Amino acid sequence: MTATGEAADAVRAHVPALVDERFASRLFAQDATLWGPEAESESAIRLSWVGLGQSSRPLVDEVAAIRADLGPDVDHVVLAGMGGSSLAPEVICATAGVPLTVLDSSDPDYVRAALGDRLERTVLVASSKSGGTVETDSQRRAYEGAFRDAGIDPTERIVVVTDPGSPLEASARAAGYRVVLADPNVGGRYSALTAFGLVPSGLAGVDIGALLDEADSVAGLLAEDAEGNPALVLGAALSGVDPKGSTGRRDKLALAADGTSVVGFGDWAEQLVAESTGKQGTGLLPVVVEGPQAPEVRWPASDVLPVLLVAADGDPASEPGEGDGTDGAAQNATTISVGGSLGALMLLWEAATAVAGRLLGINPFDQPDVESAKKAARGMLEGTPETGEPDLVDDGIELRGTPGLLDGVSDLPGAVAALLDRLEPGRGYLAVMAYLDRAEQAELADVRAPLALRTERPTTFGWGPRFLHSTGQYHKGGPAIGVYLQVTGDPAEDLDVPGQPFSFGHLIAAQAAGDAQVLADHDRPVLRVHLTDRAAGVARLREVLK
Ligand SMILES: O=P(O)(O)OC[C@H]1O[C@](O)(CO)[C@@H](O)[C@@H]1O
Repeated sequence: MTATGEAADAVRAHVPALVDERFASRLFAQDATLWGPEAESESAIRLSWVGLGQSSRPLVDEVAAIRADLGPDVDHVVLAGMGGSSLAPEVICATAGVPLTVLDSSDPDYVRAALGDRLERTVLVASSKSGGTVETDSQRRAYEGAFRDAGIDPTERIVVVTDPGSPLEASARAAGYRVVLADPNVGGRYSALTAFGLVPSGLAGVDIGALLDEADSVAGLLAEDAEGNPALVLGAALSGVDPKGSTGRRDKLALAADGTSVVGFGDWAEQLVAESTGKQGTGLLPVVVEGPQAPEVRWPASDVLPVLLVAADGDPASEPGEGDGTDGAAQNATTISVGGSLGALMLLWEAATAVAGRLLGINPFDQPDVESAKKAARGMLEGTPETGEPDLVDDGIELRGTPGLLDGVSDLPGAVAALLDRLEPGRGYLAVMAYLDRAEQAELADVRAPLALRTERPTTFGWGPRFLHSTGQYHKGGPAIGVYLQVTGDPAEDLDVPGQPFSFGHLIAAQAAGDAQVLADHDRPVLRVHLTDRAAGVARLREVLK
């Protein structure tokens, strides 16, 4: 990997001390004291990921046996899981070119579409480390009902992945489902090479043994107390860049695929980095962008660090970006380029994130602020309070803002302008959070780059509630510099959650309202845009957000 400019300065500033304190060898020896006494109890049960290249080997045969047992006619793998329970299989399968339906949404239209897709050929993998994630539980319930309605024995078609002793292990065994237990000493966002990453991927057809080999091929290198250790270099480059004379560190990472054969790596690294570091008012915000031409890469602001994901078989020239001197990369000359096989990259970034936690002075293994949004959502579910009247309605689009945001505003463009005006120059970021059907309304994601250009600020786009398990922790526990555009919409048709007093429509609305409330409680500006007609609303929103 290559670090240039201020990222190279950060490497020179921090790596020697990490070598002196033997951080790498102690990390791979699972030394729980590396992040201080307050983090020790959590770290002590969150470090097994360093050895998964070896310890996960039995899963290769275990998954092959399940695959054989399912038979060749069951060739549609659906994965119900959130955050660390689905993001890795999504990247693993996309990179291997094998199909996997990732069901990490509570949107009724999205769930209904999955249920209606090849059910007779479907195996559902229901993955949840805690067993208590409401989205995953609801998705599993929906599949149980659909299998039964189709005369299919759910015990033949549901595989549960969970931690030993979780409530889900007990209920799944009682229901007669296949259960694969995961290593409990690995946190969700570090669990790519545990059963959470390997069971759905292996069932979908990925050579998971080869993936473990890729991780194994670098484990020794990453454990070395040496200045060339890529984990020390990447960790220091990511978290150690305090730009000279600026208002703060380069704490937004513009993740851009620039030649890598890995598909969607940024979506996985986003949770790993944001949920590990975004706490105690600090942290690093991954901004997953379209590629090296994205605004955050071409004209990086002083608080943005371009991270180029390059081809595995070679680094780009170590010189700053090409160009005639007019594009930002050349002028800025602070970039990171990193390449490798997927298995190697996953272990590298996990180790680098552990290094970043050390340099940022935080515990990279807990997620203290996630619970607040889950609790708010539960309260909204139990109470099912109708969201108050909109502040204003513009052509079927309901607008609601945090106190004062929409004073004097009379339409959607005005509301958007009012929100963007709250962005702190040189520091702020904009988060677009779309609680919609990411297949049917996929085109809404196109607003990300135009908004970054318009605001000249890092702009993230996430599908709700999926992002709640990725950048959600950072939004609440990280620096208070975000402004939030939340988009919700009436579904084409609601969908009951079997055995629950709420529907998927209620659930996703409660999750959106709960998250907006928690952000407002953190005094963050939030604009809630509700589309009573999704298609027309998305079209209008795209126009306005350009
Ligand atoms: O695997 P579980 O327990 O369902 O949790 C899913 C995700 O939710 C979180 O606990 C909170 O976002 C993540 O850390 C985790 O990956």
